[in-house]
Amino acid sequence: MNAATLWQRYQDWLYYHEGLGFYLDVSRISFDDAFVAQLQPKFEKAFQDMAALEGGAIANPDEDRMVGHYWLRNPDLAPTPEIKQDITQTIEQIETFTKKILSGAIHPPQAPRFTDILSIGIGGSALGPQFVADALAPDFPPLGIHFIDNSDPAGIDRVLTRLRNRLSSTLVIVISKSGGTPEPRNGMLEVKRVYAGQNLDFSHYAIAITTPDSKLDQLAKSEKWLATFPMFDWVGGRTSEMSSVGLLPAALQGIDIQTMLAGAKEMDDATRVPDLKKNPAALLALSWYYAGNGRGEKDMVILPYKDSLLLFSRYLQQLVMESLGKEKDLDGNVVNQGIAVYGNKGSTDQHAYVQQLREGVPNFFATFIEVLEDRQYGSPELEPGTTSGDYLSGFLQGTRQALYDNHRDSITVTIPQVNPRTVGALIALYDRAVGLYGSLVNVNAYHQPGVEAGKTAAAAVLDLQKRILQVLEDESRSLSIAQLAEKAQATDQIETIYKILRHLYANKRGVILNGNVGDPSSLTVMSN
Ligand SMILES: O=P(O)(O)OC[C@H]1O[C@H](O)[C@H](O)[C@@H](O)[C@@H]1O
Repeated sequence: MNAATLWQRYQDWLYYHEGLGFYLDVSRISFDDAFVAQLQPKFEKAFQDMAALEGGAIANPDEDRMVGHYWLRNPDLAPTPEIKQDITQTIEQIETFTKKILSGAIHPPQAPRFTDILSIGIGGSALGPQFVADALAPDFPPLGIHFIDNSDPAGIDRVLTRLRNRLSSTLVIVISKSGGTPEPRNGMLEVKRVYAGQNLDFSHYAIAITTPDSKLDQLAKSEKWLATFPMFDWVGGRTSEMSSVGLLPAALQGIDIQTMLAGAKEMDDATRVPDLKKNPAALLALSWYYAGNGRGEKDMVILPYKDSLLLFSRYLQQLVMESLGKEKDLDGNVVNQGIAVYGNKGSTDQHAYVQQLREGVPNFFATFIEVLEDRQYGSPELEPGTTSGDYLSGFLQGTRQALYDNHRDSITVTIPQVNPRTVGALIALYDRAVGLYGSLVNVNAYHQPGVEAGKTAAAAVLDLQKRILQVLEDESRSLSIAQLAEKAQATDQIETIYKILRHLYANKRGVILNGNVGDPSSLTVMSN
């Protein structure tokens, strides 16, 4: 395509939203008009599906749930007055609570104010708050935030050691929609012990965000924690940033949550338009579909040229991959759908993996995220007429061009600034694009049945560990691993047994291994 034709294509497909100052450029995705026309009927259906979902349909049939994250930013859309009230009351509760914490009206027993937040959660109960904190928290927030998002003992130690001297003014927010996920439960129990170790009554520091009446909710109420905030059945974890999950931590860091909600609402309005060319989420879904042949054949590489958006790709990884990565379609056919997502930031990645993007396996399409404003105040010229922001902008354009010249397609999203309005809008944009794409490829984008298999298998490993520890205690003599497996009636689990023993031994957990640890058949084991 020559420069004039390409410039025309750019203008023909450029989407601009005046209120948000938001641009979307899909001109470097190589679809043609025939392809767009061919997808039109699928889009008609996708727009209808989204309208039904927003109207309160059971859009997540397997879990028999409504899908209501759009109502969070426009409670007037909620299908019942009760749901509308739940949303508005929760936001009021968050705002009132935040004011009390920031003013010191609610304060820890031994300090005039809370200084820090320790957020404990995983998946959808961590990724949104982490992304928003990194993107939007002021340089000196009223409360600094820290995260425990894993069951890694060393990771937990690292966070707690850094907070050791401020634990008595640290507010702990335990976030779990289900209230039964093992990782946040473990994190909470460990943190609770450390509070007890410093003679601090955990209940004066702890808050729960969870579904009413979940295990976590019951615990928080029975122990009289400082507060509980509801998470709703009809909000999925990965779309929960605009629920109490994201709003409470954001508000406590001094982030303007009303503006974040307003930005999301504006984008929701724009992405509700049932006209492909006038709907930026539909343009994204179209581009994804074209790039990956409707089967996720190409990975989505997210390249924000702004340090504060670094965690956006990690946030989108869950949103896109947990939503679209499905074995079966809605009719029960095996389709193995999905789109892989990765990325960090530009121009940093230019010096890491962009080499492969330009010249290696052509198995991806890029999404550049451009931020027009370089920094809050003016920039110095590093050489006549050139600032570091000019370099960053040039690197973005240059990489886009270099990829295109080598037949690597890309999308460019442009926002005026990173602020609560644009971050809200970006989250809403991708929420809707994923919903529309899910409909195009006919999958349920709102459940995650594949996650269960790993959880069930992990629970079985922990059960097996208990059994073998019992056998070792009962035997009180050395056994080979094969003998141990036989006695535990788990000969089909011998490899797992070897790995459990190796882990217990490394942590001095009451087993002694003799022999060559690299040669499982030589090993004998006994309890000590
Ligand atoms: O918020 P929770 O109920 O603790 O869930 C946390 C996460 O864990 C699960 O395994 C799901 O796959 C995620 O979608 C969810 O966000």
